[in-house]
Amino acid sequence: MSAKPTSRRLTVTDIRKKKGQERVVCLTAYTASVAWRVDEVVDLILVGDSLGMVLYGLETTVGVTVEMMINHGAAVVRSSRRTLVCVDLPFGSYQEGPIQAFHTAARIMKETGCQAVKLEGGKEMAETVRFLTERGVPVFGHVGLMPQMVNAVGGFRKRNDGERILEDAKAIAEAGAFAMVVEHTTPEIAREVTAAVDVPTIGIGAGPHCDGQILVTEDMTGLSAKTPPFVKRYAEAGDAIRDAVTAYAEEVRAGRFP
Ligand SMILES: Nc1nc(=O)c2c([nH]1)NC[C@@H]1CN(c3ccc(C(=O)N[C@@H](CCC(=O)O)C(=O)O)cc3)CN21
Ligand SMILES: CC(C)C(=O)C(=O)O
Ligand SMILES: [Mg+2]
Repeated sequence: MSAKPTSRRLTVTDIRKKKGQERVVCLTAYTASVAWRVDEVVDLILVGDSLGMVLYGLETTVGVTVEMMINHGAAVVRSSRRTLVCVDLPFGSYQEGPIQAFHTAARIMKETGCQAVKLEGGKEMAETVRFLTERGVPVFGHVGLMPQMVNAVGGFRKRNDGERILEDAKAIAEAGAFAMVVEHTTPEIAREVTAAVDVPTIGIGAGPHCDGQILVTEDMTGLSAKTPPFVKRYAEAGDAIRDAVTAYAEEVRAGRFP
């Protein structure tokens, strides 16, 4: 007799059901070392394409590849056990249309073991969101500031066009997204979006009215070289590393270590 398999991870249904009940706590992780600590605490881990900027020193997320997302996604899935793991589809891997998006998403799910993918876009991406969700790919949406559009919109500025963001959010919720990121908008826009859709809104730089929040873990722990203006720092891990390596260097140079 074999033991009953127990599902330890949260599912997309668990996340969706938190709307109106409790806030959804999300953070990014790109590596095994960060994932195994974050996994103890949060509901959802995002393997964000921000890894291109945070880990690889790129200026934007446009240069991130599917191979990068698979390598980091697989490490995070291996190093977590209770969290839902979602991997960002990188720029150029889904914008051609539903078929390209399904191909990329299926490859990422097979090669990482992640349970969902995230893609940026509103009305123009609704058909793709529907195509994926109807075929077994849970989709985390992303509206407001969409960093993969940086070259078209000329920067990472806050979005104030509430009518458009509201239409975008409704379109991807209607198309089947299980939740959506709302990035860098006014608190009022985020509140309207949160009231208008029946899936959790996960804010980043979008005020307090969303159903949940997400930040880049390296930003909120003080490890990132550059951070967006809306980040709150909960630790100064970069300073701790600098102090440690300075102490080590002094001891080695003085012959006190080892
Ligand atoms: N480390 C990190 N954290 C993030 O939250 C993050 C990334 N990287 N990379 C992908 C996107 C890009 N994000 C960003 C990046 C910069 C600003 C920022 O500095 N905004 C300024 C204006 C910048 C401009 O005009 O271009 C602002 O005042 O809004 C905002 C969001 C959020 N995401
Ligand atoms: C900041 C979050 C929402 C993201 O998309 C990322 O980390 O790439
Ligand atoms: Mg992203």
